[in-house]
Amino acid sequence: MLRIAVPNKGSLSGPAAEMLHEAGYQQRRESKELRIVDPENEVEFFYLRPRDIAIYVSSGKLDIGITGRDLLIDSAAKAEEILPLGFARSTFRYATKPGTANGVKDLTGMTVATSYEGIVAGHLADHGIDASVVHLDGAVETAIELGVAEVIADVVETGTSLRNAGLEVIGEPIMKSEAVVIRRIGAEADDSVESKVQQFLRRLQGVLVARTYVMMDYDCRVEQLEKAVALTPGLESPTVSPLHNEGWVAVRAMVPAKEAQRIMDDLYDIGARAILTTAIHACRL
Ligand SMILES: Nc1ncnc2c1ncn2[C@@H]1O[C@H](COP(=O)(O)OP(=O)(O)OP(=O)(O)O)[C@@H](O)[C@H]1O
Ligand SMILES: O=P(O)(O)OC[C@H]1O[C@H](OP(=O)(O)OP(=O)(O)O)[C@H](O)[C@@H]1O
Ligand SMILES: [Mg+2]
Repeated sequence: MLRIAVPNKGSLSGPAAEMLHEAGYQQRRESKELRIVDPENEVEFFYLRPRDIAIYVSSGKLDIGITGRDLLIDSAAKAEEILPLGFARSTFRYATKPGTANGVKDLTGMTVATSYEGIVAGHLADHGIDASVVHLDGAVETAIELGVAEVIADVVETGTSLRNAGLEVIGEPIMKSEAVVIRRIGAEADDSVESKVQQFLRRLQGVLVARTYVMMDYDCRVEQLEKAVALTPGLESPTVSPLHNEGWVAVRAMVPAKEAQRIMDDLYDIGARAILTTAIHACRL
């Protein structure tokens, strides 16, 4: 039975459960359930605080987990990222009232409020800056107004929270984060666990591909085939089938969903017709 840590609350928990569901795993029915067994897939899910997940995984009690890259780094736990998941994307940044500082070099002697002390202390040390760090559990944007700190370091997605507090980002982002699958560093390769981990990763990769690609079908004249295939090279190579009408072929290839409309226009311009896209629901590459 593969033992997997899943976020129980916060920004990571909904999208993580949705992705696991799309990958064919049973998920809990109500938010108070602490663990569930999915016997068909031989997996047990433990619903834990996102911040604690790297600690459980690094201890070896759980095989893998889903958490944020920022939380993994902040924890300094002996666990490593093995698959980025593309949701809960954010940057981690310093912010101040306008006119306080322009970058990390100006922070000497100041107090920085954050929920991510590990990341901030490491970043200040890397830049040789002697500043104090005060830990707050959340809503750190208010710390400056209330005089607890001159600077904050926090997760920024849209920037709305900063704007609402009258703050602006300073300097370069400290890091970029997103949800990731993590595993203990140096986990010894027990064959049965290893093959289950690989199967789990293939399933999630299948969801990522199904979310980012669409299947495109079209007909084109044989003379235009090379140009058309250059527009839709597919992942391996497109499928080309003869049509009953001589001189025409049908082409099928996966294309990035974001580029689908532009590719359809370009195909139309070189004479392709009956151009269709269909959603991919599941996939193994
Ligand atoms: N607004 C956001 N957009 C994207 N990711 C976010 C956002 N806020 C937090 N995260 C990510 O969520 C993870 C933190 O999860 P955690 O549950 O501790 O905080 P939270 O999502 O802010 O929830 P809570 O409501 O408990 O504060 C981190 O990986 C962080 O980067
Ligand atoms: O740039 P934005 O789109 O505004 O998102 C960033 C905000 O979202 C999170 O806060 P959350 O609402 O989870 O509250 P918290 O500070 O108590 O964690 C994070 O800590 C920032 O405050
Ligand atoms: Mg939060």
